Amino acid sequence: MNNQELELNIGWLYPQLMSTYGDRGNVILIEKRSLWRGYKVNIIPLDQNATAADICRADLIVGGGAQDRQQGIVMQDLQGKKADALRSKIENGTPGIFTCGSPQILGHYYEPVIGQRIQGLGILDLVSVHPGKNTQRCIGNLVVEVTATLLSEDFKEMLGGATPYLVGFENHGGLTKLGTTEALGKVVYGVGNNGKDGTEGAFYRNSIATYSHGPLLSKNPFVADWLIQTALRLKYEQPISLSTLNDSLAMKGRQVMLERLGINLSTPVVLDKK
Ligand SMILES: NC(=O)CC[C@H](N)C(=O)O
Repeated sequence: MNNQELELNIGWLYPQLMSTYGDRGNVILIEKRSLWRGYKVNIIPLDQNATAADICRADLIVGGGAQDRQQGIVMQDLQGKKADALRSKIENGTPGIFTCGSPQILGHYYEPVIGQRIQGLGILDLVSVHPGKNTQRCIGNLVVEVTATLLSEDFKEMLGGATPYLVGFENHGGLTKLGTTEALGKVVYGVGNNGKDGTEGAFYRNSIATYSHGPLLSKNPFVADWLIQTALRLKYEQPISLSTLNDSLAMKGRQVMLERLGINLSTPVVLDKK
């Protein structure tokens, strides 16, 4: 198949309600990197007007950060057939990138700073709790070494054998505790899931969950390519490989951030979250 025949449907969870932290950039990154290679791209808003059938059409799912109140509104809508459709997509390996508020709603529950516990979808075995209004939000740069088995192998290969670090920016009040779901990685700089156990994010089937905004994919374009490639391989059942793009600017951006943070990558700096 030539590239012009390939089509990628990006399902974007609640673009209006879950775009507080600039994660729409992840959608733009995936769209552009696909278009530059000649693929056709459709962006499907998976909002309150969407049906379960719309969710089923998605080859790749993006979910951004949100505020507590919006997460409650989303969860009122994401019920029944829509919840089932999203669950089966994720379980069947549709790749996804879910940031901050999105993983909180994919877990068992999120306890916001004010108001009642928001019941999640329970797809990821994790719980998130806001420790109260007198606690400091976790805001700052976040550097993570990817340790999730399959991902770290794939990323290493994409990075020519280098250790796979993700460079991003966190901004959350809630803290997350993982159950059986594998962590995305270990914190090299920042708070991550909870500032205690050194874990950050989660990886389940082909879904990446993270506290990292940025948007994440701008400083880590290989993650965007992994998502696109995984989506196309699954859809077309062919060993599709993506052509290389010039990412020198993004890679320079990563380097600048690491230097600015004075990160010696052999010494993790987990910021303790009390
Ligand atoms: N950045 C976010 O998505 C924030 C999520 C959540 N409302 C929290 O503060 O923990």
